Amino acid sequence: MSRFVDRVVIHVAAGAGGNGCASVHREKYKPLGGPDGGNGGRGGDVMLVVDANVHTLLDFHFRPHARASNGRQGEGGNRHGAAGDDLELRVPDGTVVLTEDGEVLADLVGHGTRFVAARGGRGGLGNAALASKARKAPGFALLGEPGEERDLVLELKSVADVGLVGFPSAGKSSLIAVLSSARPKIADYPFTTLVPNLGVVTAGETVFTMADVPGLIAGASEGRGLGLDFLRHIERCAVLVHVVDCATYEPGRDPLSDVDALEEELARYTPSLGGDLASRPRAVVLNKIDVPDARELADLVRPEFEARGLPVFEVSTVTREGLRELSFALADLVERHRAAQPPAEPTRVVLRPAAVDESGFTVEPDPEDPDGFVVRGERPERWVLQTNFDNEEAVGYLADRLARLGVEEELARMGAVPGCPVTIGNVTFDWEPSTPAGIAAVSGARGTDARLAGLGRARRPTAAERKSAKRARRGLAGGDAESADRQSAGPVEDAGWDADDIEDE
Ligand SMILES: Nc1nc2c(ncn2[C@@H]2O[C@H](COP(=O)(O)OP(=O)(O)OP(=O)(O)O)[C@@H](O)[C@H]2O)c(=O)[nH]1
Ligand SMILES: [Mg+2]
Repeated sequence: MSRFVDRVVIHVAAGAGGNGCASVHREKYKPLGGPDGGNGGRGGDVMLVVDANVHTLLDFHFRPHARASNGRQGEGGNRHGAAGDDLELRVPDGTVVLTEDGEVLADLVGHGTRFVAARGGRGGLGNAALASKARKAPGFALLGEPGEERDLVLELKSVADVGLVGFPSAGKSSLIAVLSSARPKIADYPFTTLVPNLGVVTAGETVFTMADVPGLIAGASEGRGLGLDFLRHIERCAVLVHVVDCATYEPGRDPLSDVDALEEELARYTPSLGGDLASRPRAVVLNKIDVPDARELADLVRPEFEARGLPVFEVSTVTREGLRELSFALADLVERHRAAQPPAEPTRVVLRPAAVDESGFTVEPDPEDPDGFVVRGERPERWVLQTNFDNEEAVGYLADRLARLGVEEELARMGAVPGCPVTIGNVTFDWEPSTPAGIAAVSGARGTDARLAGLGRARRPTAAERKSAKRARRGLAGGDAESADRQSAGPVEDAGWDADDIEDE
């Protein structure tokens, strides 16, 4: 079965960022130089780029998966890993990008227009970049982040001045063939055209484009025949032309009912890009008048169409009768439409607001675990992805970052108790508060010293825990949580913010 490929679902995967490197500079007489692990390179993006030489989405039908390359790892000697290569997918002019739920992400018009379909993961920082006064030689580096992966729907909507609509075998493709240098497939069986044909027509000074679409039948707006697949192409055409077969012997078919049936489908179709089809200028082409009966029928119905205010053209694509008059009249309609248009906007990329505030996070009870909590937020989730959980120092660094953002405090406020499972991204931890804020809130709430519960577990306290326990002993625990937080986020002790800010650039 042939397939009308103007709608495809593609799976795009950007490259992962390279891991940062943990390395210490070594040299004769200087056995322990500073940390010199370089950063990982960023993963390649997957981009969609409009190419005027591409006319269908057919290639994506055969190869729906696209993956950009990963960033390279950082190396010792402060060598940063190379970035992954971006992958450019060439798409036709007029490609609309949607989510699988039908939300329009971008409407790509104009040669060279680009859209980032999947963004590459950031490279992880090496230990050189993570060093600070407090953490002179970090024994860890950050992992590269995975690249973005998603399924996207691509739909092609022809960008043409004139759109030809009509029942199958009405002669739409024949008309494009005789008016332009396009050579579409023409045959006397229905649905010969599966992909819209685009032709360039010159009439006097005016040059305009004309697209035919696959034949339309009653019920198309509900998906019958090639249905919606073809109606989409009409959306962008400034002028609609009904091509009517005056030589058909099919029962129940005549020029007037053909046009009525198609008008009904057009009226039922709601354009997804706004605007409405009813307001587009229209013309009626009565085709095949080289057949004697057809000419008679055309003469008969012409006054009826004219009474509706529609310009009518009687033509034959075989004898070429009436074609010159038709092309000049269409040129005139197109010129008038162009004059009435505001200067064209080259493209419309729909920017969606970020789902969660980039700096924020939320803490909610875990729907799958009555004791657990789920932390959501762009930064906490990213930080978890950057953490090598086999490295205790790296885990301590993560704990510091989370505490500084206020995650611990919020967990305590929500009623989290030490040891309860906390999920961030795809990782679940046993929560052990490590900051004065977290500990104070928990001990305040339960009337016991939660630090004992936390430290009592068979695990060496992390540097952060020791530091905060010390601070708690100094009496900061009872103070207000914010000021404790501010202190821990001071410029001297903290490389985390700096590192993070570098990445966020
Ligand atoms: N006698 C006559 N036949 C024509 C004329 N125009 C087209 N035809 C014939 O009608 C048949 C269908 O023509 P197409 O141009 O393929 O029709 P279409 O509207 O593109 O059809 P679909 O792509 O299936 O929707 C072909 O056999 C053509 O040769 C005409 O002016 N006179
Ligand atoms: Mg055709």
